[in-house]
Amino acid sequence: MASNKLPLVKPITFVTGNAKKLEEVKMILGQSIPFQAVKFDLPELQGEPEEISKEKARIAAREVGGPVLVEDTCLCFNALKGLPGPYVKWFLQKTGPEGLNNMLAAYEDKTAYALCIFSLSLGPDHEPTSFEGRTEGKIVPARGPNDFGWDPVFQPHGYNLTYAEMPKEEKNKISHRRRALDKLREHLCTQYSFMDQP
Ligand SMILES: O=c1[nH]c(=O)c2ncn([C@@H]3O[C@H](COP(=O)(O)OP(=O)(O)OP(=O)(O)O)[C@@H](O)[C@H]3O)c2[nH]1
Ligand SMILES: [Mg+2]
Repeated sequence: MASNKLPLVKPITFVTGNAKKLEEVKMILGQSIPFQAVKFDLPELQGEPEEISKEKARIAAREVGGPVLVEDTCLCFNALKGLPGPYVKWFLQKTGPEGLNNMLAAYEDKTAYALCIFSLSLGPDHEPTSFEGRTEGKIVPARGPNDFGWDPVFQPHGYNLTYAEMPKEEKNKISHRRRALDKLREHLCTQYSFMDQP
């Protein structure tokens, strides 16, 4: 019986400048989706998270000239109406994780959510599609190894451990990134068939 799935002839290129993201994406996707990675720090718009992610995908598709996947991650504090959100990278670089925790000192509400938006573009002439994953939690004084971003100050709801204290496999079961990638995988597997790729 003929399949209604669209053939994906070229491999998907995941474009990121962040080695830690790539490590998690590889662990979560395993062999389920064939992709290759390119290290490139894409320029980022200011604005709403989905638009930032989509614009990264448009730029990446023009650079690569084929199917691309990008991701933008936000850490959103409810007391600050969603800030620092997509700008967390710059806050983190200047203040470190402890500075993020201190930002909430004046507020009783320490709740926050981690948000990940992947955007897939099939090429320079295609509009990107986005897949969002969100994990609720709270901001706490830093605990655990300091090897990935704000992991030491984010404690997901229902856990006594920060992301940084959790074994990687545990984080990857409940993370914002995992939730977004589950939606992406479902989309790709129902819509496309992967042709033999080099
Ligand atoms: O503790 C963390 N746990 C995570 O799961 C996580 N995912 C991303 N980040 C950090 O949050 C900022 C997002 O900015 P961001 O999405 O623009 O990433 P980036 O610029 O590093 O890479 P990319 O844009 O080239 O893909 C950057 O500082 C990332 O290091 C995380 N920190
Ligand atoms: Mg970035």
